[in-house]
Amino acid sequence: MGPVPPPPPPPACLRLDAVGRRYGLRGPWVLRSVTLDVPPGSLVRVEGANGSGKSTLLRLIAGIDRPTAGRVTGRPAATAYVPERFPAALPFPALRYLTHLGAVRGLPAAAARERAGYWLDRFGIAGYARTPLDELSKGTCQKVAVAQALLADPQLLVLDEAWTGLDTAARATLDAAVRARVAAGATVVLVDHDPARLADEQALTVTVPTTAEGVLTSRTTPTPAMVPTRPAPAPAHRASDPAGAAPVVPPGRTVPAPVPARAPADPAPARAASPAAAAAPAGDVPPQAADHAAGSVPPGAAAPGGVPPGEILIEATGAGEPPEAVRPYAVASSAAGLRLHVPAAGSDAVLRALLGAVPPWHVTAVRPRAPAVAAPPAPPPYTQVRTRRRALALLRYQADLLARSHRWLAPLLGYGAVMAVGVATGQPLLGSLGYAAALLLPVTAWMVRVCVGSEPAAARACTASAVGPGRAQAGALMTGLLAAAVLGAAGTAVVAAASGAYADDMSTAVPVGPATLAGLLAAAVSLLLGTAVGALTNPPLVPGRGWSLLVTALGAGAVLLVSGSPAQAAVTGLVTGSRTGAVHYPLLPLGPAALAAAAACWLSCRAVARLGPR
Ligand SMILES: Nc1ncnc2c1ncn2[C@@H]1O[C@H](COP(=O)(O)OP(=O)(O)OP(=O)(O)O)[C@@H](O)[C@H]1O
Repeated sequence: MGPVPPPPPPPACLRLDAVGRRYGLRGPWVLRSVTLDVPPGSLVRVEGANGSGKSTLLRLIAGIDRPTAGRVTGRPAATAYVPERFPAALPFPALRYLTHLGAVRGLPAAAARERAGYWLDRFGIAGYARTPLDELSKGTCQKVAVAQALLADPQLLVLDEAWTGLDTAARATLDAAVRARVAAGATVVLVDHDPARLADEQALTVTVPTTAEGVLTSRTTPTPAMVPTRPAPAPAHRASDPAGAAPVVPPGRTVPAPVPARAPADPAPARAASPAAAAAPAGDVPPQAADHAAGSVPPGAAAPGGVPPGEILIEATGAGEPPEAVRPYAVASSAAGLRLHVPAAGSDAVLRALLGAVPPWHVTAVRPRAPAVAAPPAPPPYTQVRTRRRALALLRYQADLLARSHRWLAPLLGYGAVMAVGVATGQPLLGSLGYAAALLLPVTAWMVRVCVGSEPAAARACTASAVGPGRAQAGALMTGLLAAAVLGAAGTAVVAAASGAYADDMSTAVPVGPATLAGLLAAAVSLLLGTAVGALTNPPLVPGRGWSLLVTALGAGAVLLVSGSPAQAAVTGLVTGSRTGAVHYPLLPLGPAALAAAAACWLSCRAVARLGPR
């Protein structure tokens, strides 16, 4: 027998250590000295007033933004984020977007398509798979946003008001997905303004203070005393046995007769009604109870997904111990009250027991339990692809985004128009190649500018949660470079084909092959420096679209004209060679140009995590 392999290390605890965040270099602190430990498998509910910094905290946890102070450690690699509002401006059909995001998250292509279809189906929008996102309703778009986060079984799922705009069935599907992720040991962090959302799940509730100077507090909810007290619903014989409840009914009190009932419905109206019920005098039955008693909830009504048919949720408050007959149904109890899950057939007996107790219990809510959503069979497991394939998937996504947005058209037309003005058929080859290479520099900066701005901010947040904000930015920069490279190669080929193979004197022969190679090398120098200019003169390093346009134009001009710049050296080499017919390969300028591009891209990628993509 070989040696027993060591057990895998336990998953790390997500830890925020003295984390602070402010926007801009001198902006006010939104969060300060936030310290928080979140063990794996936690459900974390983030609360706080509007503007207190909940979304800011969620973005830090999801790794979309980096803290200004302190650090976040222990974040799992498989992190997913759902923004509050998802942009319809993405130029994809729903299925295509999800397939891209699945691949970016490390799913093999077939699994990405399969899981995209699975989640579209679970959210009831399979019929919209091929509909462009900008033709979808707001709620349907939000379902796509939620689906992208669930594609690859995230170990950390961050939901910023993700339920907003979802219909009842989709809310239940998301509830079920959250429960499933937590049960699987993943951490789910959520902001939701509905206090009843997953209220029966034990959660770490974190309250963000109104001012950054306040102290972030956390507590476990429901309170430990309200943590589930029974693993499964009570046996049916207890529920249907009125004898167990009969002795506690006081003489003279009328108890509603057992009656047939209606199928579980949307819990929301019942929830809305429960405060009124809570205000009813002790011992009174709230409207839902009366409704129930009046026979609107059918016993044995089919409830999908494993919830016992017709299970009823009853909440009550009262002094002293709960009546013996109701205890088997208690899922939570505390000084504040009692929560019971009771099979419909036995709920009237339980109500009798509560109302007949001495002193009587005050029934504050009676409602059908939220219908669990019947999940279709889970898609088959998959094996994560290698990092290199994920990088390629990111590039494919960005390239598709650029292609479908048609924003490449302006740089292409600009390049074509200026080439048409400066390059004519039969002109000396080397001079024309120099002109084409020089023109490529501002065009590359323009293309990079287009690419860093083509993914809407909320969609970028989803991408950044998958690969990190720096890599998401690197993907956009690289796509700009590659798109400009295609333009440059095409432009060089056209110039080589259309120009005359001679020097400026129109008689000294110039070898076409070496001259074209020299033209391609000069174009590469321009390409790299154009990328550097585009990375440095656009958001996040130069915020504001108007300013950045001006700075991009000035930057590109300066890099071309400043003496000693690698671009100038490469172009000058071609132009002076054209006078004598000698071909000079601009190898020397390639090194500094590559260094400048790498440094500028590194700066841009680092800045995007601190300053955001815009
Ligand atoms: N990108 C940004 N640039 C500058 N300031 C920002 C940015 N994002 C958020 N803020 C500021 O940070 C503060 C907290 O905003 P945040 O969105 O985190 O609050 P919130 O608690 O989620 O609010 P709400 O409940 O309304 O969604 C606000 O004052 C907001 O103006």
